[in-house]
Amino acid sequence: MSSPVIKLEQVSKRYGNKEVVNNISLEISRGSVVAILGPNGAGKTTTMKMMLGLSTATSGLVTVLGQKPNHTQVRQKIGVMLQDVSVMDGLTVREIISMVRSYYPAPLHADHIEELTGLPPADLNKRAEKLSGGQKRSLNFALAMAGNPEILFFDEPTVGLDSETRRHFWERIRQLAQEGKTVIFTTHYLHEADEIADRIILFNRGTIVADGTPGNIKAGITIRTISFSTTHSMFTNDDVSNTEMASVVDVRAQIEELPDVDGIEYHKDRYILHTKNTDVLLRHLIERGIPVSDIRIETGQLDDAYANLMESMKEEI
Ligand SMILES: Nc1ncnc2c1ncn2[C@@H]1O[C@H](COP(=O)(O)OP(=O)(O)OP(=O)(O)O)[C@@H](O)[C@H]1O
Repeated sequence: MSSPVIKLEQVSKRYGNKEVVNNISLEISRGSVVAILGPNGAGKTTTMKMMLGLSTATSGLVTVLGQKPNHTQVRQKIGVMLQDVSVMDGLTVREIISMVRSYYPAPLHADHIEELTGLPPADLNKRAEKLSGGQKRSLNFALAMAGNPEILFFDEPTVGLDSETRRHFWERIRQLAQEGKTVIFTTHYLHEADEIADRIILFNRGTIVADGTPGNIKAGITIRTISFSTTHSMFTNDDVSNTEMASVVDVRAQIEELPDVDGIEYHKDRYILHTKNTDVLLRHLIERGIPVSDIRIETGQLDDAYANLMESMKEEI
């Protein structure tokens, strides 16, 4: 693994008596696309703000590119788009682009930034405050790119965007990832994290409750079942031995002893086993010779499972 571009060591953030980020440690490697996922109030934005040097950790250490986040050299290498879309009133889009470029030692060419806004040429001479909410976001995205940053931070970047603009946005993020940029974004949407990120860090109540590839995270929250009958029909052949009959009698005990089972239901003559890993459980069933038939493997609706998880995780007010 390449050296981390961001490192948080035992970081906590407290507002008054409330610990909103609680002793988290993590490392983000160069070129990764990381989604910080979690319900409202989980501490996602606070954590991102500490990475940006916009909020100071109450305790612990935050380093970006080996330095404090608010170091000038670090600031020149990061691009940021926060939730609150603010544009500079009174200036045209072109004037804002020119001003923001001037902050950086090696900015992107103005034409390139204009193109990144996705705005028609006529709108580039408009005052930014006259743009729509979605257009302001697109402008902010382009401005985040102005310094040709190594690391990009997006706080809930697609809120308020229509589906077409949203699609364009993620396409650009994919391109940036291919160029080797490190991208960190917060979101409430598992499907966004799943489609775009190569790593998901799941937050709840100021702590990291899961951290892994989208596949790992999804496996942890998707409801999967293997169901089957344990009919005696397969033992009505002529050559039924006493041992086989005994195994029928014992079948329930054998099922109860299976590893990787999170729950067992019995419904309409079928066993329904809940598991995180249907492949492994199926292998156990077969290897142990448990006499089952009409096996069905089902994966519950991921969205439903995630919605339930988010609901159960919501901050108690
Ligand atoms: N400046 C502040 N002063 C006091 N409390 C704050 C401040 N900023 C955030 N908080 C509290 O910290 C907690 C975490 O907030 P944060 O914005 O980090 O959550 P989040 O996961 O980004 O939520 P959301 O998805 O709603 O944006 C919340 O309870 C919030 O009310």
